[in-house]
Amino acid sequence: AEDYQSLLDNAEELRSSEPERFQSLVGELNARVQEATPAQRQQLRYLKAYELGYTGRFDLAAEAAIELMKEVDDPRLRLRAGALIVNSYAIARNFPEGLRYLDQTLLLIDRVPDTELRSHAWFAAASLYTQLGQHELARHYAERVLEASTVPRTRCFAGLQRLEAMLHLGELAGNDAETRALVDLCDSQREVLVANLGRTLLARQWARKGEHGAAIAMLEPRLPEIESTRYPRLVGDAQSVLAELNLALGQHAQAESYAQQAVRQSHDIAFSLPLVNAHRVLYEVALARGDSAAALGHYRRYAEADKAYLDSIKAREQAYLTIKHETAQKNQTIELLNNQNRVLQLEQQVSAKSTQATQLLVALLCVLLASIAYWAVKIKRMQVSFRRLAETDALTGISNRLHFSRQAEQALDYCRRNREDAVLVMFDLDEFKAINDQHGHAMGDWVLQQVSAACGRVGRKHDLFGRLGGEEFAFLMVGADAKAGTQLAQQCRENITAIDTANTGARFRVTASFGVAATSDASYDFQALLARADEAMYRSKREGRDRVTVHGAAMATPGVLPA
Ligand SMILES: Nc1nc2c(ncn2[C@@H]2O[C@H](COP(=O)(O)OP(=O)(O)OP(=O)(O)O)[C@@H](O)[C@H]2O)c(=O)[nH]1
Repeated sequence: AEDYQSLLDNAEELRSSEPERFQSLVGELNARVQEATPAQRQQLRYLKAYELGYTGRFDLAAEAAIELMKEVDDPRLRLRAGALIVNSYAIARNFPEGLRYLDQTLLLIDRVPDTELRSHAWFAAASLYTQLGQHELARHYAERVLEASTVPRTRCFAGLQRLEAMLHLGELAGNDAETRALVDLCDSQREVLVANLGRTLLARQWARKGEHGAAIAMLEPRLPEIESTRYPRLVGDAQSVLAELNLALGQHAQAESYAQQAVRQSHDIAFSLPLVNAHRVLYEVALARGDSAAALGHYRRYAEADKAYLDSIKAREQAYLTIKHETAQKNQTIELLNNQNRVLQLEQQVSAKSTQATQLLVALLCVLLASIAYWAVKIKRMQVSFRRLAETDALTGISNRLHFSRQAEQALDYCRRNREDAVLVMFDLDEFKAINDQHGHAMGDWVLQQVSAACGRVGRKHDLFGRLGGEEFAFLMVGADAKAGTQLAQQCRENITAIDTANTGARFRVTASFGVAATSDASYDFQALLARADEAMYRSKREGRDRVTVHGAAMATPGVLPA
């Protein structure tokens, strides 16, 4: 048994040149379908659809090819199916569907690199446009096939399409070289139908040149072959051309006979050009015979056929324009919808972007505010710590001279305005130089810290306490008189003498001499108050140290409060 694929190839090869052999091959392939691979089954389906078309069942052929096109992925087989659909609809004159599938089929061309397969689609386009009377387009696609295809059979079909399109466009001139070449080519391919359609074209060209006899001699012997094709268009065309040729030669009987055969042949087709020509020949013959009644009858039928033919051309033109218009409208609607979609998408993008931008702005502002707040706090803290640094004595941590003086001046100002008493207590450590000298400067520093801690505990909450410099300290008490100042001085003095130096490894006594000056005794001027306290303090020194002396009245008398 022959290999399944070679059977398929064989069927492909013979599908139009040997229809009967082709049909029997398809039957055999069908019977052995279990042997087929899925791809081979699809190819068989294509051939079966093709066979339906070949046997005149174009609607069934189109249906089968549409099913195949839906189910198949391979673009090459889809293209062949598409071309078959278009061809079938072209012949069945279902132009809207034909154009619809033509669009789909031409779209596949880019995915099919094989130029022969592409030619299938272009060929189908040329066929459809021929049927639609769009001869410019038909010629265009036929020429694309001729540029692309090297297959003789394909070139035979496309060559006929091109020449027929040119005939309709009035461009088929007297030069018959191309037509003759076409007839030879189609003969060599045993394409009887196309070769003879080419011969009727050739006969027309020769008639135009006045070579009527030669045209008859060329075409007449082919008639049995032509009639054996049973293809009405070819048979009617050949008979009507022979009728016209005989009429031109004055052979009326022959002309009439061919014309009558052509009319019978074209009976089913109300609007064909051969029918129009045949009626015209019958009319001319009757006229020449002087049979005016018959002539009138033939003329009426000629006029009707001619009108029907022209109407059919107009109707085709109208149908084509309507379909094109509808397609354009559909495309416009689709385009409009696409544009609306695009606008909507852009709007969404824009609003998303602006939301993003707003969020970004808010985020930026937050960061900005946060950093401003951070720096404000930091700067404030730095200011505070700088001020504290500027105001405090580094060794003891209490107010330094400058800060103490400023605060004391403000406090005294307040007291002056409110007629309140204030008292300044000043003290200086005794023999401090000796402590430094005997125990070292570090021990001196330790003593200063101990003294400041011992006296810091003494004052009231609002009393000012500061280190004036060296081993000299001072208090300012607001709302207090000399007596309160003296009590504070005594308390401070006792705390100093209580400082225990045993832990330092050295044993020595720390004492201080105090001077007290009250505003009741002097003015509210800080410097003056300071000078008087200083004076009293030196008196404490002179009188033996480690004691408190009040300036003023007490100083005139023995104003010394002994320790
Ligand atoms: N360790 C230490 N010594 C200081 C500091 N400031 C001043 N002194 C010392 O304190 C000493 C003060 O000595 P003097 O002014 O002679 O007075 P004094 O020895 O206390 O004698 P009298 O005041 O008369 O009892 C000096 O030797 C200064 O160097 C300080 O911050 N640390």
